[in-house]
Amino acid sequence: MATRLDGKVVSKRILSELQQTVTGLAQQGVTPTLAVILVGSDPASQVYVRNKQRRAEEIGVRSLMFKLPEETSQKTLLAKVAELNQDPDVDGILVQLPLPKQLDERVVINSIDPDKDVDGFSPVSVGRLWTNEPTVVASTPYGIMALLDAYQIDVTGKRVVIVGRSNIVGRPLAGLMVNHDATVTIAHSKTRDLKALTREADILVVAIGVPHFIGADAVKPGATVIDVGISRGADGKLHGDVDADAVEPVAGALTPVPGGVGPMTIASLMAQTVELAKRRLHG
Ligand SMILES: Nc1nc(=O)c2c([nH]1)NC[C@@H]1CN(c3ccc(C(=O)N[C@@H](CCC(=O)O)C(=O)O)cc3)C=[N+]21
Repeated sequence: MATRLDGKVVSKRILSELQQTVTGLAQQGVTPTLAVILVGSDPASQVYVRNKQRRAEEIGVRSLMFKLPEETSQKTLLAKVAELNQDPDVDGILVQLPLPKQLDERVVINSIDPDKDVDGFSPVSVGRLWTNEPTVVASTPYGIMALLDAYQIDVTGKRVVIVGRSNIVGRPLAGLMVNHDATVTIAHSKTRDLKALTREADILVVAIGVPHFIGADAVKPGATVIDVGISRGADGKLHGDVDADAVEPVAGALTPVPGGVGPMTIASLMAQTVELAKRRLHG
């Protein structure tokens, strides 16, 4: 049976360490501050935003929430970002994705000051990631690396297959994995003979948003399987991209959904908000 990679437990540990750091910062007059802009009402985003505010409050990070209506114009959104860019009390800015279709995601992300880009989505941050310079990285990939680290799963020299090439998970995770000396393949909807490929993975990461896409026959015995998917089924329950019941007897380790990558994402966002806040003291 696969070891359960418990993101809930590990994220709690990380958050309580962060709480200490935040207390220290507060004594020096700095309250780490995260500004979140949520446009419209994407259901996944709402779960995320709710959990994020709860965690921020627990550890003493100030979270400013800006809910804008579905029909918000590009101009209004850019003005909001510009205002937060200028605000010296704001350390990190996060624009919740996806955005409604009248808004150009690329233009909006590019308008965030790269020094406040807590998601690591700006071209500057992405460039730094791929040249292996210190930078903020997208919180889901960062959280995945932290979870593997907590279970002492070393990626050095391992074959890592990432299914999904999104800007928020697949691509940045590939960069991080390469920086940690893994051998990485990114697979996607056009990949031929996907199953043969995923069966070669020592570490298989699935981030496509298709419930139960990965079955036991797509997994090498003993492999570590990271399930980034999170879809709400007709039954109201959350489902991952991995058929956990089928894969559990085959895999060496597996992240549950919920309670795996999700909580790690939030802890990582907090960690990076705190890192950005530290710059106020140390430049
Ligand atoms: N700019 C931006 N950055 C993101 O990182 C980002 C985003 N936009 N848009 C939406 C997706 C989705 N996402 C989640 C993170 C954590 C949970 C989470 O906390 N999940 C928990 C709880 C789920 C529950 O109980 O409902 C779990 O998996 O255990 C969910 C979803 C981040 N995203």
